Amino acid sequence: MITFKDVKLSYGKKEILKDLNFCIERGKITSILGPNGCGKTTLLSSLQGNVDIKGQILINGVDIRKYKIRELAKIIAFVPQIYSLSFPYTVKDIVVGGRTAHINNIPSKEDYKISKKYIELVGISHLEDIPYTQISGGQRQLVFIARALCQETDIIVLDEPTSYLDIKNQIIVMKIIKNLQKTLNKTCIMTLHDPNLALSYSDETLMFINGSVSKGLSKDIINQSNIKSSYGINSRKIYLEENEFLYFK
Ligand SMILES: Nc1ncnc2c1ncn2[C@@H]1O[C@H](COP(=O)(O)OP(=O)(O)OP(=O)(O)O)[C@@H](O)[C@H]1O
Repeated sequence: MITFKDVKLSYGKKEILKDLNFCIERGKITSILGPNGCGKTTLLSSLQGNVDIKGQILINGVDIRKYKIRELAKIIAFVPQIYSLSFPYTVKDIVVGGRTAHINNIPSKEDYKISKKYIELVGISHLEDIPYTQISGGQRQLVFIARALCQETDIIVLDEPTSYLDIKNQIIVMKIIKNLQKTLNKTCIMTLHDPNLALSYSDETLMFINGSVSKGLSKDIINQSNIKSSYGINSRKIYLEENEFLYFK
């Protein structure tokens, strides 16, 4: 469904990633892991066309550069890392903005009904009339997840969806993502900082290791040796109630 063929990504003359060759399959949850500054966000940005691309990124067999923005917005929705807004739009107005690709004019009653459904799904109904400028970083993250869901795309890309969330909301968001895959067959791609979340909730993992990329089943890729090579830290796999976890030393 998403294929990277000999892709090189740069910001102007500054080359960030090269020799990217992999496929992300439909209906799978894929995590992207790697140390700060290795290029995870850059990789996701390439799916928005925000980076200079050499080689080919194919979405459903079509080169990403051939899509019009509106067409792409019906296929891929993005949840950014953090999003500041200076105007005090209410939460429900931000979320309904996810309908933009589907409408020609102002949002209809039906669009607000759809946004309400996703506001409920991520558990922020109590915030819907509150200005976005008056909610916390974690709550903002949930707002942008609801907004992306409102776009009703097959693919959802999330840049560190748990970074501002407390432990309860981290689990809620991971379960929402799992549920989207199970019930709606969505393809989810997310950057994460916690290998244990990737191990527990994603089918596949793409890990940056010394400038190159390894991809495979999460349980195979997230291991002692790759963690050492990628992050330079020691770890051990432990098993609890038939689940695998990493213990960091
Ligand atoms: N707009 C930009 N222009 C030039 N260089 C950039 C730009 N954005 C990021 N970079 C550089 O690209 C490299 C990769 O950054 P990127 O944000 O993709 O890493 P990351 O793995 O997502 O990091 P983190 O885990 O800290 O969020 C870094 O060296 C960064 O300085």
